[in-house]
Amino acid sequence: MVATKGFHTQTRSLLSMEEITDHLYTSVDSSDDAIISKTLTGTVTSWNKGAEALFGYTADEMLGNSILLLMPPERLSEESFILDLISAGEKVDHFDTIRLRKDGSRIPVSVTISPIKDTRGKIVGVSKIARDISDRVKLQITERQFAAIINSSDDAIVGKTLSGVIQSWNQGAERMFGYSAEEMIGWTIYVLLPDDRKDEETQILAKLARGERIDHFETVRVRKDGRLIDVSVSISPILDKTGRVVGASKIARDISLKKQIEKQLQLTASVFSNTNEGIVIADADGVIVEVNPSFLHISGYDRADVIGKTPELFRSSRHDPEFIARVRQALNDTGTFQGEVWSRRKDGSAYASLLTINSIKNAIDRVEKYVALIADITPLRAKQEEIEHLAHFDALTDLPNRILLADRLSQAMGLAIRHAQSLAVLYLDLDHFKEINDKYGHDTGDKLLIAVSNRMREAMRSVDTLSRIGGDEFVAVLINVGTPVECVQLAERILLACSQPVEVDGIVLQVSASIGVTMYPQDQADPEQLIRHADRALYEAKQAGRNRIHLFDLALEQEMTQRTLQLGQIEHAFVAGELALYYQPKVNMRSGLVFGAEALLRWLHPERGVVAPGEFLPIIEHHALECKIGYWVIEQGLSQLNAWQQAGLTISVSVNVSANLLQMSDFVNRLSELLAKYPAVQPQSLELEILENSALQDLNRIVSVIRACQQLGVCFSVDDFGTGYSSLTYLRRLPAETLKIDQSFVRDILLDRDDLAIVQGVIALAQAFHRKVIAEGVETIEIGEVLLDLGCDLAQGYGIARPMPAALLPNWVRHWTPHPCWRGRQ
Ligand SMILES: Nc1nc2c(ncn2[C@@H]2O[C@H](COP(=O)(O)OP(=O)(O)OP(=O)(O)O)[C@@H](O)[C@H]2O)c(=O)[nH]1
Repeated sequence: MVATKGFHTQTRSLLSMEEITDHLYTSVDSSDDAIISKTLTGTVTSWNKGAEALFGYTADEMLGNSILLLMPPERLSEESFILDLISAGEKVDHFDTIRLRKDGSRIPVSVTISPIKDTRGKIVGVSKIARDISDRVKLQITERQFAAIINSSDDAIVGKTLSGVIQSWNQGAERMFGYSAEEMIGWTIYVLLPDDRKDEETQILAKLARGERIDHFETVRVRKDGRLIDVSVSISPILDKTGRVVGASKIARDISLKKQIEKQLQLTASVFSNTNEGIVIADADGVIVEVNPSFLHISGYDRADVIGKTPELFRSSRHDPEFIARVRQALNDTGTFQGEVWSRRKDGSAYASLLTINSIKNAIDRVEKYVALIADITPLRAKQEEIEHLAHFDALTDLPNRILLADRLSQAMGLAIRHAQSLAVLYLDLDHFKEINDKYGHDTGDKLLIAVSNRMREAMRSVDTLSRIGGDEFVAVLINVGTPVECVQLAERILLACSQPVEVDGIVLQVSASIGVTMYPQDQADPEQLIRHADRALYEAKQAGRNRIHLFDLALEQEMTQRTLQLGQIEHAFVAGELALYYQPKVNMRSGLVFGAEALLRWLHPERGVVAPGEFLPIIEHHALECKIGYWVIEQGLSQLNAWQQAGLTISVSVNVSANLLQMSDFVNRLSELLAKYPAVQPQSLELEILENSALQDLNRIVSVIRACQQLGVCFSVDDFGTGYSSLTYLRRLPAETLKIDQSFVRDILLDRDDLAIVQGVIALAQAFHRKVIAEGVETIEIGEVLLDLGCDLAQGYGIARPMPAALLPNWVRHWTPHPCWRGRQ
């Protein structure tokens, strides 16, 4: 209207009013804008062609009609608001609003409304110019949407000049690089480039300058916090209207995560391809979907052989068909399986592997895949088996060694008991094997051992065990051997096998063997003892001349065991002071003199009472205890003599000395040491009694010991005289002062004429050889009478006194008197 006014003003002087009006109408009608006038009450008073085009109403339809026809219901209030302004003389410029078209559609318009004044300046109406701003609004909307899109994008969208100055910087860029738009706009893009990539931008800008695009270029950029990020950038040149490149738009996407995943994938792929472990991936049905090269290498299969197959393909016959079902069960139950399994290669050979299977589940917990790791442990197994073999087998002969033997023997013993059968343990040692070694060398000896062990093995049944337990010693365990005779027959086969000639290094060698055998359960021993028993029997076989079999003597062994036990008990008794000497007086029946006492050993057993020496001395014979106790007895005798002498009792004491003790190399020395301990004791009052039988064993030696002891002053008597193989020569040489007639003859002297004759003979011998004679076993007065009549005055026996504790003896001596019948004898 201002323009119209101006135009009006300018043309007033040139054109007539009519012309002006025509002109005005023409210009109003030719305007694209809607030019409308209306009264202050809203009645349309003019409606140009532009208004017709804009709103769809013709001038006829609108003139005289209310302008409110154009108002959308929600904007009705606008009209009164505008009218208020106009009434106040104000103008409304470029007021953007919405109006209704005739077809009911809405149209955005920009209206400029001015008051129409009459010549007096009174406002009489309103002129309104409305312009269709649909395109502008659309553009605005598009721009806003565009801006919203740009800002909501996770990508960085950046505009820059050709020199790299940043012109726009969206929120995505802020998030990605950490710089705000304020910080970056006007700043250089170079700030985002790591030092080693600065030249990249130069190349990019050069490309852009040539109008070229850069698509999905993957590179690295620096964030504000210094962190490097992987980005993919696409850059397009921005052209001006003339097609000149004026800048660039750049879209950068953070691909750090993608890169990281890629790296992980690469790593995983590299592990998958390069690991030594075989990897098999199967689907939920167990169908193989992927395998790695190592698996193909381990199994010998090609990829095509296995993809689409199930692991049944690899099952070794060492596992039953249910094996895979069991693996599946474990996977179902726990989601994992681990174990050592045997599998089959393509060529059919078996290999041991450590198999680990894990199930991979999806988001809803359903198994999607199974991943199996297969570590080939065949070499490890082989090594283990080798080590195990070495631990259980003899390196030279490859026979079971002692350890395995013990194991097999225990098992065989268990079986023997279960099946009520007997087994035999054979201890075998080659005869004079050392000579082979010495003559032909150790190597040849080794070869002979191998050859002989093979022979023996062949001679045995497969169920039996032959083991080498060292050198030329072998132990065989034969099961179910039947009777001892059958067992010996089996052993004989082995013996025969050993003694066959063997050719070693071109030399024909022949050895024999000795075998000791024991049988179980006849020999109720443990495995170790059985072997020891067989060894003892072997010793007997060797002693008996070799190349033979000797059966272990069970009764003998039991006796030995019993002896060991008893020895222990006796030793204990000795140490505990349970041994004591009892004394039996020796008297002259005729004169009534008590001239001595025989010290007799007793075991004062806490439970059994007084145990006679006959029950325990034979057990200690040849044992160290024999000497220990023997010397102890002598010392006890001396100590008692000493005590009695001091108490005014002068008698002699005799102690029994075994031939073994007497023959000890240091016996004389020890005796003299003991005598020296009791200097007050006259050595003559100690008498050593030796058994005639034992004195016979080594007469020369015994004689020389007796003489040496006599040099010390000690006396001797021969005990049990008449029971040995006495000869006159013997008696003549034996320097004992006294002969003691054995009680077995004395006891029956009244009944048995032979015994009487022997006693008479002994007495006569004693007299002839100028020896004293004493009778033991005088149980009655009558026996004493006969002995006195025969000229034997000295005696001991129950008829005189029983052996008694030392403490009782002095009193007994004081009160004893010989029987009147004895005294009266001439
Ligand atoms: N060649 C060889 N000899 C061994 C080996 N181990 C031990 N020997 C020898 O085997 C011999 C075994 O000897 P003995 O069993 O004690 O005696 P022998 O000569 O066989 O005589 P008797 O057994 O008494 O009949 C010794 O000379 C050992 O040195 C071995 O591995 N190889």
